[in-house]
Amino acid sequence: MRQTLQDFLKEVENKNPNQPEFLQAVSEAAENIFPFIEENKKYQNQAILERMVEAERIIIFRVAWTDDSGAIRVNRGYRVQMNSAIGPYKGGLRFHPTVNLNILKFLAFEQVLKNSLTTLALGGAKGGSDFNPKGKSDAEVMRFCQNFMTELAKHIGAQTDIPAGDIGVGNREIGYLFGQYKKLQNNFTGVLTGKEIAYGGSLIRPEATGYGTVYFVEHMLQGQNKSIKGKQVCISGSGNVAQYAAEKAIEYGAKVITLSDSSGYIHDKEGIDQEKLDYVKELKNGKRGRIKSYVEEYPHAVYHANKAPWEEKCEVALPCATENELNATAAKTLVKNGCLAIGEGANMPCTKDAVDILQEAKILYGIGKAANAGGVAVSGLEMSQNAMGVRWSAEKVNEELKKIMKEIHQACVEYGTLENGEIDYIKGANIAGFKKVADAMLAQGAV
Ligand SMILES: NC(=O)c1ccc[n+]([C@@H]2O[C@H](COP(=O)([O-])OP(=O)(O)OC[C@H]3O[C@@H](n4cnc5c(N)ncnc54)[C@H](OP(=O)(O)O)[C@@H]3O)[C@@H](O)[C@H]2O)c1
Ligand SMILES: N[C@@H](CCC(=O)O)C(=O)O
Repeated sequence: MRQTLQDFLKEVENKNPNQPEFLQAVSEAAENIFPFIEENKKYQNQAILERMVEAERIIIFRVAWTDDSGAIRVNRGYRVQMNSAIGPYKGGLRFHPTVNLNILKFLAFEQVLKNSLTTLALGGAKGGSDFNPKGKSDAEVMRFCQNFMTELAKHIGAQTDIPAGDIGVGNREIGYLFGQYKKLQNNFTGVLTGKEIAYGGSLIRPEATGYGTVYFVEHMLQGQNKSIKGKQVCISGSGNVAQYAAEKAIEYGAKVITLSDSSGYIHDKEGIDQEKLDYVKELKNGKRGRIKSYVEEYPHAVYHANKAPWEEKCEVALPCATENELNATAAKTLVKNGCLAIGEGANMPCTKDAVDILQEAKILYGIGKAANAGGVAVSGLEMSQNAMGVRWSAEKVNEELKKIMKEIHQACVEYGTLENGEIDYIKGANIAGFKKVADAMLAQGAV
């Protein structure tokens, strides 16, 4: 008798105790992939899903560094090299106090399917540390990054594993990490993406995740003869993804009314325009300040401490902060307020209950592994430019990004269209992402 989905998930849980987010990510994908395997003989009896939930390699290491007072601090570093069936390991590094193996395994598992959707040859990985860059001086961040890379450098390479940014890792951190890698290896190579232009970065990489999310949402809306133009949009987060999702939404004629951070959200009922967004960029990227300062600059706006923005009325919601930030209560409010579409700029930002409510209400649901794949896709383009020793124009990279997001949307439609004609984007993304990785794994034998 063949294993049931429930048996499979129980086994994953037993092997990975106390890892709820990892289990959440695996369950969400397996619910679609399991029936697909049942329908397709060639994927049966190959333990493909069983192999995919087991990382190829996990590296855990000590990072000792000295703070500005001379005290020695100790953090834990990780790299989860999840799957290399279709290309070298690829995925970001997260520096945040909540980082642990559970979080990084969920992110690495998602990354495998996401990278497969990009149409590029990218395996999946994720890494990071429980180091908190907030409140640290530049010199402390630099010393941490150097010590982190001293170990990580042994396990990565331009053809092996190419890390990039994620929460808490932006171009400052990538610069320090790159500098240390180059010094250790005596090798100037495209071993990281998200680099600054001056030393091999790609134009449009900072913008790519947020822009890509809006391109994806626009494709979903166009499928219903609608557009984001003129729509009221709520965005959570005010970091890299949120800033550029807001920028593209504004450019497309939407009215963006919220941004947030982990302390609360701002509501600007007049809409955040490009000038106000430039202020936010300087506040967050330059001054490393808090979003509540927005209301000092723009007093007509309102700050809501310790709250998420989903209570504001919107037609499009773009969660761009972190995992499980949008719960069932928020989902019910979005439905009640007439929300038409969700575009997940963040990875797994909706709880399982919230997903069920949003899908039940037939809201267009742009799942993260599809909707936010533009960032890693342009990382792939950065790798290509580094390998060729060329720099493409912003226009060319943006056109490539648009093309990739369109292809990802098409893949979701191909594998996610239901008998009644509706599109289940979760199903489409999971199956399309799985198929390519599974085909490569089958071809490469039991490794
Ligand atoms: N960067 C990329 O290319 C990329 C690509 C695909 C997906 N993603 C995903 O997008 C999300 C945001 O990444 P990012 O690169 O924009 O990171 P970031 O620049 O560090 O910004 C993160 C934002 O999320 C907020 N946030 C973090 N934890 C939170 C929490 N527990 N509750 C509420 N807000 C919280 C942060 O606020 P505080 O400042 O208060 O912490 C900040 O505003 C993550 O899920 C990431 O995995 C990123
Ligand atoms: N951390 C990002 C970007 C990864 C990359 O560019 O390698 C993600 O979740 O997709």
